[in-house]
Amino acid sequence: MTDPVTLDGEGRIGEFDEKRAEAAVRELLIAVGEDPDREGLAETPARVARAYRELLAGLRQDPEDVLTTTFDLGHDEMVLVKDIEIVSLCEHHMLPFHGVAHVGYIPAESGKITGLSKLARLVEVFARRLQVQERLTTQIADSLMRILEARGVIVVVEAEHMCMSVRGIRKPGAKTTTSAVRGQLRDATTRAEAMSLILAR
Ligand SMILES: Nc1nc2c(ncn2[C@@H]2O[C@H](COP(=O)(O)OP(=O)(O)OP(=O)(O)O)[C@@H](O)[C@H]2O)c(=O)[nH]1
Ligand SMILES: [Zn+2]
Repeated sequence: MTDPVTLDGEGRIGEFDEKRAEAAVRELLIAVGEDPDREGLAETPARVARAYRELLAGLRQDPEDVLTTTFDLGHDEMVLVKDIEIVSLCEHHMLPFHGVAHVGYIPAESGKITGLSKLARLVEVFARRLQVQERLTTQIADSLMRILEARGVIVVVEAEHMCMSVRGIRKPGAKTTTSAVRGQLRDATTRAEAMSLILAR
């Protein structure tokens, strides 16, 4: 079976069709037994469509465009940004999962360093897509390695999945931790140092 969605190498798709999204939400309201024409729901399809446009904005963003600002600071040791808040949508239920990402990298030999906010922007590019937590974690790590030519990367994501807390197994508070470690950060000592910085409160 062919994939009906055209994905590029970074898992992006084409334009957001707001009218189609609105029509689909209207259908869903009918399907759940609601009256989409009652006063309170009249604007709901348009609101929901806008909400999804925002929540899935990363589908139309390129990580290369985020990591364009680079400086040569001659700093060749780890840079770590902790507690970057994330909200993403799980691709199984289209319900949010939310938590924090910690992103660290060892810059390239050339000293290619990016702005700190750009690490958070990069996280956003991948979080604002339909995701599973493992792929979100991997994509952040792999794009840092590739685009910054980093010598090492560590990404740890801790999140609570609404599909586990408000429905199904209903275990609010259960947290999932995923990590991706690349390059020199795979070395046991460097990795342990990074993990202790990440876990320090
Ligand atoms: N590995 C992984 N699993 C996820 C993620 N988000 C949601 N899931 C899981 O995806 C699975 C989908 O399982 P299914 O059995 O197909 O769906 P379901 O009947 O709704 O499953 P339950 O949630 O157990 O009720 C569930 O176990 C979810 O907890 C994620 O980011 N990573
Ligand atoms: Zn889910």
